[in-house]
Amino acid sequence: MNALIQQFRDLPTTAISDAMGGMSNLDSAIKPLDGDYRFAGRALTVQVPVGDNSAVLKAIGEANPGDIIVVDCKGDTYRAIAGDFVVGMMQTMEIGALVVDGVIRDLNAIKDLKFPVFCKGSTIASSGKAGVGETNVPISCGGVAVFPGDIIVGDADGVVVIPQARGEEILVHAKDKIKKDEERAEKYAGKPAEIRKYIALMTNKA
Ligand SMILES: O=C([O-])CC(=O)C(=O)O
Repeated sequence: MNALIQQFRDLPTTAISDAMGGMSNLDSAIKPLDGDYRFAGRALTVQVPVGDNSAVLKAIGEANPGDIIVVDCKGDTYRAIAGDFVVGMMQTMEIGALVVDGVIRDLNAIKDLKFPVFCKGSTIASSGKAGVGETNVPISCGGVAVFPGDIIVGDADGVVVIPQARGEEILVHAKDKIKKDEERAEKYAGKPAEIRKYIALMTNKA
């Protein structure tokens, strides 16, 4: 993992989001299967037609270790984009995480794999494999544009996308935001009088 990605991995998505004005977060329905999952990596984008996951298999074959497979399945929640077999292959190929604006199946078996999957939930039906769909193209996932190579970070709160050209800049802003939040917490924790002053200030009653 390169140094930039490693540093993003150590930051909460909330701080990264704040650094970007909250404008680059995937739909909040896209959540980790386990709240302890966190990841950062480069996007390997996948675009599939509703109900077909052939291009997801193609992506597994093309991925470099640590890549994040980000799938645009148009928000479909009827057919699974992956089950435990497909997610198991991702794990074996050392992919960093799966992010999808849809659903998976074999929920408990996937949880047992301890592989970070971020999705809208689970379903029963599998996808077809007609061989259509694309990898490494610009996509829309969860309401956000994702380009191949963008930095993707996920944790218990959701998934945020950092355009690759803005990585260094966003990292500086996110770290600055964390420092300010810590200073603020220090200033008010356990101090009712300070809290009253803060509330008055924020509600324009000062
Ligand atoms: O093969 C599929 O597309 C889905 C599935 O059942 C699995 O991954 O186990």
